[in-house]
Amino acid sequence: MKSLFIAGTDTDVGKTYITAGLAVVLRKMGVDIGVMKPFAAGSAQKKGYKSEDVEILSRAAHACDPENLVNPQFFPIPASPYTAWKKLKIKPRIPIVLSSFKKLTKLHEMILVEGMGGIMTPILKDYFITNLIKEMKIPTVIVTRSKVGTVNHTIMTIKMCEKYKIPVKGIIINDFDKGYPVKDLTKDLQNLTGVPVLGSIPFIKDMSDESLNRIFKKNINLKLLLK
Ligand SMILES: Nc1ncnc2c1ncn2[C@@H]1O[C@H](COP(=O)(O)OP(=O)(O)OP(=O)(O)O)[C@@H](O)[C@H]1O
Ligand SMILES: C[C@H](N)[C@H](N)CCCCCC(=O)O
Ligand SMILES: [Mg+2]
Repeated sequence: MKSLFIAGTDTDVGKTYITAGLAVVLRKMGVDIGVMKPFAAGSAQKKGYKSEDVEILSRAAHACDPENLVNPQFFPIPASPYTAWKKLKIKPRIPIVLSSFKKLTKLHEMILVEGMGGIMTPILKDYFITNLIKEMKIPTVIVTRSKVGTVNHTIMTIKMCEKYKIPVKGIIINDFDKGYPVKDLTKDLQNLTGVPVLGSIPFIKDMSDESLNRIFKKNINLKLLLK
């Protein structure tokens, strides 16, 4: 089964929450799921994985792959890899990220890769999340919020995917902080981008397997996602 890159229109739009939900529902369907967060940043957790995203994703996938494969590089400041590099003199290591991804694809049927920030988050001067997706040769799903302002962000994101010739499977609306009515936003985004909306996810009160499985099974067009 083809791996998927879960990208977003921005940081904090819910890529981790959506990737976790997809990991649970696909695992419950019998897919051997692995997860990856190629680059992570922020304040490191004191116990377990440095990145909280990696902890959430690994728990959702029931995967226990080594941290150096799942998250090859962690920057201890909340910034893009490029900015962290300039500030901390820690150069982003793309070859290791790509080789780690390759190893993970040999360990699992499907890898869900979570991006970092929006798709134009810079890794090196002329290398962005878009370039990473292209080198991984996998399709992407775009997570967007429903808050006013999302139409602009989503169109810009899709247009950049077109410019980089990145296949987009679909858009998932993360309706956790209420904005446009989802029905209207779904119609508008599909008409304006030509990309299918795979569904929308409400505010998730409970991140248990049972809750995520129920919510994602009900709200996401899994057939279209896996087509
Ligand atoms: N569907 C949801 N239900 C409830 N809370 C949510 C939902 N989606 C996102 N959140 C809230 O928004 C915060 C940011 O979401 P998340 O960490 O998934 O964003 P992200 O896009 O992965 O960010 P980053 O770019 O840092 O990886 C979460 O910590 C949570 O508090
Ligand atoms: C620290 C934060 N939560 C993300 N992990 C990193 C977001 C990078 C954003 C780059 C930018 O400013 O666009
Ligand atoms: Mg995240």
